[in-house]
Amino acid sequence: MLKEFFSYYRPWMGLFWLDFGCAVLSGLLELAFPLAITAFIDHLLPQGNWEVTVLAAVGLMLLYVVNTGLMSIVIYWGHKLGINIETEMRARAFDHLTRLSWRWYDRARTGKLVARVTRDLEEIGEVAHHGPEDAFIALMTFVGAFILMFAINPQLALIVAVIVPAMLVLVIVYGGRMTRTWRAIYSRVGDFNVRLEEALGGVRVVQAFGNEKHETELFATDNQSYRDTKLQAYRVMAVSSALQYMGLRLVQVVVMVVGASFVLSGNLTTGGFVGFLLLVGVFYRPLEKIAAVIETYPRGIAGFRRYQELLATEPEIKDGPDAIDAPKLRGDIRFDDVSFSYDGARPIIKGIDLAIRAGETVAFVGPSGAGKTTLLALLPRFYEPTSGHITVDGIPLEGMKLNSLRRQIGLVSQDVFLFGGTLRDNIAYGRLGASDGEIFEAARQAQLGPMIENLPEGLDTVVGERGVMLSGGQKQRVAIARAFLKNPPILILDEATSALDSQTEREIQAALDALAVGRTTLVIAHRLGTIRNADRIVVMQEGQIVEVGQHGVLVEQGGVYAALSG
Ligand SMILES: Nc1ncnc2c1ncn2[C@@H]1O[C@H](COP(=O)(O)OP(=O)(O)OP(=O)(O)O)[C@@H](O)[C@H]1O
Repeated sequence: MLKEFFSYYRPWMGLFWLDFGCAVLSGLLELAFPLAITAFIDHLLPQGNWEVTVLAAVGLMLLYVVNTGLMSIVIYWGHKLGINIETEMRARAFDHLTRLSWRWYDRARTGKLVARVTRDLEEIGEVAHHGPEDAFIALMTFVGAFILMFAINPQLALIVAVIVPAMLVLVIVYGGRMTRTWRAIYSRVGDFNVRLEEALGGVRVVQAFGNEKHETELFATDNQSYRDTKLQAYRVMAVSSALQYMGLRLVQVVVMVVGASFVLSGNLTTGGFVGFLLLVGVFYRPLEKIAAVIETYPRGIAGFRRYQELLATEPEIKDGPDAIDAPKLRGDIRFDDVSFSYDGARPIIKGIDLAIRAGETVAFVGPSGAGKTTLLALLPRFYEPTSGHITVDGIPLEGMKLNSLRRQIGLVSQDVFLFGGTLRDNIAYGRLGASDGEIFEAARQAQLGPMIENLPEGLDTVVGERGVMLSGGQKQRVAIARAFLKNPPILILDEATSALDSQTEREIQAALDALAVGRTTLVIAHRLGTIRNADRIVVMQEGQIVEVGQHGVLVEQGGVYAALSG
């Protein structure tokens, strides 16, 4: 896993070494300063030469300036390294998410996904920057400071060394506690996001049912539990900072007392004494860093693991190695003993055999839950049949590249999803890059012309989040306009179940009829009145085809269809 993690550094090795180099230099300078002070007190001060003293002070100041520069570089460029890696990972995660199959999304919770793409990756970014650098620098200053203290006065250094293990244990124990509480906090944030998404996404339903109070209470529970978890983290933080602070002071006081006795007995110079005290600070600082590494590292690693898991989730449906670019399809469709189940247990589609000629309009009817939508979702390969085969123009679906197949299937579904941009953007989604003229023509064919002309901003009208500013009928027509623009040889129409007024319905029907011309059209019909003219009507029941024929013939047969239309 580490190997994979470090592979993300590869494009940024320049930045990495710059950051790392500056951090090492800065660490060395931190070690050098106490020594400089020691030399200053022990050797320069006794000379009584004011000029040399001032020169030394200027030199020291310059070194501080250099160190400030180094630290700034580490802060800016180091974080730049982290954010570069984070951005790359986020791009990959998003790209991957857009390819995952419907079945995966059936089970996913968007709020959690959003949290993953944002928070997990932020954590990884932090570790990417701080991880290697902090761990190394901390170790270097820790060991370096100890060696220097030992060189100044071994007995004093040993006293410090005795107290260190206790401090280390504290740091590790509290670091671990901190990590666990942070993890809990993030999990709470995930719950939070899910709740927010659902409550605000469904705010209209919430209000329609007058359930604001209920939602507020549910939210309050999550909110409270987030607060409690965070409080717990602050408690751990307070105790651990107090212990760390006290630990350092304790060591300093002990060193002061013992050191002073050494100075008085002539075993330690005054400079050495001051330098030693400063080194105690340098020696302790890495402990905080080590604590920080202990705290952020597991979070970053956990985030990276989840990220890897996400990337390792293979899209269930993807291009096979031998898949070809689909040629321009005519639209001869064959279902050959096709069965399907969502959960692998309950069959939804059972052994369907059906041949549809190019250019034919076939309507699918049947009771709710009969499997009409499911059957047609198999054609663009949103789901894969459990058994059996589907071919278009004699080519098995899985023999064609997904994109080249889906490009040739138009889909107008019941609940139209619009993006929060303008009418133009939403229609152009049918074929990105279409010209304004083409977009307007598609809108006109979808019977949107008069409406657009009446809008002060025309195609530039913003449709609101998910198209809330449009009526159901208008949304349907935007979907139809998209299909016109896409101009596919095969069309799947899932008729709107919501009742539209008869004028709108007539307009939409006219638009759909125009759209169907010259294409193989599969219509899922909820209102039987609209499909009288279909070339064939397929009647489904419990995942099977029970009748096929034209309206008149089926009515005459007096079977299921006759009963449905009766
Ligand atoms: N994504 C899904 N995951 C699991 N089960 C599903 C899923 N979608 C549909 N189903 C189930 O599959 C069965 C068939 O549903 P489908 O939507 O295909 O029926 P339909 O004939 O189109 O119904 P309607 O006329 O009401 O739209 C139903 O029992 C439904 O509960």
